[in-house]
Amino acid sequence: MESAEAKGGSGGECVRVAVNIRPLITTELNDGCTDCTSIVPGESQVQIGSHAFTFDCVYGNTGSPPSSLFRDCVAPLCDALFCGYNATVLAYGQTGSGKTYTMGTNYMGDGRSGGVIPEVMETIFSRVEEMKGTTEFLIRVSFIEIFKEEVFDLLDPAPLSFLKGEGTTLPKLAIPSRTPIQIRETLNGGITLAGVTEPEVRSKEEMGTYLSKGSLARATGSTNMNSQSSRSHAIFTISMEQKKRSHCLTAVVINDDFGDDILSAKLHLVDLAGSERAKRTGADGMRLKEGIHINRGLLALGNVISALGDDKKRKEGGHIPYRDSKLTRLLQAR
Ligand SMILES: Nc1ncnc2c1ncn2[C@@H]1O[C@H](COP(=O)(O)OP(=O)(O)OP(=O)(O)O)[C@@H](O)[C@H]1O
Repeated sequence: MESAEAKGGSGGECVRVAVNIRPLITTELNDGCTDCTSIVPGESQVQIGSHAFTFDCVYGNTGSPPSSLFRDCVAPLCDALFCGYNATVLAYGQTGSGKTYTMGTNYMGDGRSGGVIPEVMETIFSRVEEMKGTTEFLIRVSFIEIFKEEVFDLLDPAPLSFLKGEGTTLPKLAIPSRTPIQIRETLNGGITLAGVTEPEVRSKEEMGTYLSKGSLARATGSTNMNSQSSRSHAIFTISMEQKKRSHCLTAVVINDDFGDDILSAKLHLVDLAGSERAKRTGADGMRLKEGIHINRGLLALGNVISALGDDKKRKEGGHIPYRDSKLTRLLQAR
């Protein structure tokens, strides 16, 4: 679920994949469901029936404890951010598999919410606190969602409208009543989002306020497989600029890789909408159309990752199909 353009991961890999197996939830236990996965002892391998799948790390269901997921997979990317590397953490999986729970995208700011993003906030601000005597920081956040191939600003102060969902048991669907924002290309080939809200934040509490505000605004709906299914891809981006304080520039700083320049980097934390089969989610009408958009975006992401993972193609400067979806365009070079 984790990728880094950085040398943040152990061993300097560009892409690392971890699986987090959630326990059965009450409704599944009540329906008599049982675990269908097992971990191959001593291996990062998950066995489902006669098939074995190998990952970089496996958490939950007798793999490593889920509490070590952040330390192993995400903390190195926070370190990389301070060294000026961009990184992305993607939560991918079937609908209801626990992406939002794992990422902590349903953050309510009540101190009880766990997950990757709250831990990232904690880690970044404790490091900023340690370094603030020598370094000036400018930290900004943005929170957007891609819903039916349109990009919406979850921090836009405009109110939401709530529509009745078609053919669902819990008829709630929050639709941003705002106009979608446009993806623009900059002169140097970068990608920006025109007019996206990107407030400066000075503390983890302030960042948490934006996370919970955006979480509430996200499009969710009910399906047979998840009563609170996220119907969009959500991208929470932390942008950091660092500059050495002038009184520190005269001192000899070991490992100082940015002198008096500004060092900028971004960490994207992405909670993807779940991959789904219409037959199993019971989706029809509006929900089915959402599912089609979701699966199309995930297919484009899969194609980009496999093109990037193809050494031959990369070396020969082969085509990477970033333009096939908004998700891949946004993650391309932001
Ligand atoms: N590690 C876990 N421990 C306990 N409960 C979990 C865990 N992970 C997920 N759950 C529960 O499982 C249910 C589905 O989780 P969640 O909404 O995070 O799935 P999702 O993959 O984001 O689904 P979707 O793609 O439909 O949005 C929720 O009720 C959540 O509280």
